[in-house]
Amino acid sequence: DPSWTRRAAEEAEAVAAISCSGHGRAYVDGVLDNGRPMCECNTCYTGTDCSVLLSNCSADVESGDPLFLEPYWMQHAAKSAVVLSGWHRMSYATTDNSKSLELEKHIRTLHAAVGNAITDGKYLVFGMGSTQLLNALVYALSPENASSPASVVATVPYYSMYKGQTELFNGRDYEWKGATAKWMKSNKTNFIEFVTSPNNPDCLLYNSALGGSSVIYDHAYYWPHFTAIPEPADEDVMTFTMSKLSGHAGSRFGWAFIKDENVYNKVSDYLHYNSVGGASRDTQSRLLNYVKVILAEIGSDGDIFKFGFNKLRKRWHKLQVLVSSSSRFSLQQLSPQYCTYFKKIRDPSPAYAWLKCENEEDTNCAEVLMKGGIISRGTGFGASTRYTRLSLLKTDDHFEMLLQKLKPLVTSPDE
Ligand SMILES: C=C(NCc1c(COP(=O)(O)O)cnc(C)c1O)C(=O)O
Repeated sequence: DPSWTRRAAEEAEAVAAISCSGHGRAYVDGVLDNGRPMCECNTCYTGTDCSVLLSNCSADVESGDPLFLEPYWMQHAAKSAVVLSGWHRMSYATTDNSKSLELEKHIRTLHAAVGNAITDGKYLVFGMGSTQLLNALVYALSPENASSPASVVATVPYYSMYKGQTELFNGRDYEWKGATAKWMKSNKTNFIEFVTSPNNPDCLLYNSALGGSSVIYDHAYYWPHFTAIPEPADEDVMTFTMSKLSGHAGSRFGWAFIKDENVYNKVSDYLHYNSVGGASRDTQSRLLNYVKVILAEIGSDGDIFKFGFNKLRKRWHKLQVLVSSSSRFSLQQLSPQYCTYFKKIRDPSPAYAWLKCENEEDTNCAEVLMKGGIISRGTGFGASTRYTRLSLLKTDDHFEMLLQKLKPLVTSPDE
C-alpha cells in the first residue's frame, strides 16, 4: 500500500499540534490521557496544558540537558522528520560496529565544514552517547598485564563522569588517580589524562597538563554554539556527542576519532562485549537526517550554530550583568576570541556558569543557591564547594526562572 506512511505522518502532525502553552511538549509515545498524549511540562509548570506556573518552585539548572536547541528543530520540523518502516534494519551489528556508512561520511563532512576537527587518517567509532566511549577508551589505552595499572587523571574542575566511571568499572589495568596537579612532577608514563575542551564546568579551552602519551580529548562542547573555534582539533583520541551538537541527548549517540589502529580495535572489542556494537541503527538513521539538515543550513539563516551561539551569548550576557551588580558572587572569566567558523571575533557563549560564592560565610555555594530556590551542581568536579555549576543549556523557562531566583540573592540585604 503506497500510503503506508500516512497514519504515522498524521499521528506525528497531530501530536506536534498540541501546544502545551509553550511551557512543555507532547510526544507520540507519551502517556495517553483520553487517547491523546499528555503534555510533558517544563520544571515549575503544570496542568493538562502546562499553563499553570507553580508558586515557590525551584529553578532547576542542575543538568546539561540541551533543550535550548528544541525550538530549532521545531522550526525545522519538515526537514528533520524521519519515517522508518517496521522492518528497518532489524539485524544485529554486522560489520565494523554496525556503523551507518552514510552517517560516518556526513559526520566527517560536518567536521570539515565547521573546521573543528581534522578527521583524515583517523578511525571513527560510534557509541551509545560519548559516555559509553569514555570508559571504552580508558580500557583501550590501559596497558595489558602491566606491572601496575594506568593512572587516570583530569584537571580540576573536571567532569565527574571520568572519576565515577573509572571507579565503578574498576578495571584491573586502570585506576582513578585524581587531579593532574598532584602528578606534575612525577614520571608521566602510564597515565591516561582526560582533557575536556571547552571544559565542563568552566568552559575554558584546555590542553593536556601532563603532556603524556595517552590523552582523551573530550570535545563534547567544541562547536560554535559554545566556543570560538580557533583551529581544528587534531589529536590522537577525540570524542564528540550529538547531545551537544544537535541537542539530541536522549538519542544516546556519540563518536570518537582514534588514530591508532590497535586502540580502535580494542574499543571495538569493548563495544562488542558491552552492547554488541555501539549506537542503535534506529538512532543512526534518525541522526543522519539531522546532520544533513545542519550541513545544508550552514551559513544560512537556519544555521544551527548561529541559533545556538545567539541564544547562549544572550543568556551569558544577562547572567553577567546580574552577577556583576554585586560582590557576593563571581563568574569564570571568558574573553571574546576569533572564531574561524564565524570568521570574526565573537563573544563568549558558554554552556555553563561556574559560579563562585565570594562572601566568607558562604562556604557551600550550592547550599546558598538551594536556599534561594536554585538547584545547581555543586559537587563532583574535584573543586571547592565555594563553586557551583549553573546549566545554561536548558529551556527559556529554566533560564528565566534562574534569573528570577538569583536576583534577590545578588541584591540580598545579607551582603
Ligand atoms: C550532561 C552533562 N554532560 C554531558 C557530557 C558528556 C556526555 O555526553 P553523552 O554523549 O550525552 O553521553 C560527555 N562529556 C562531557 C564533557 C559532558 O559534559 C552534564 O555535565 O550535565
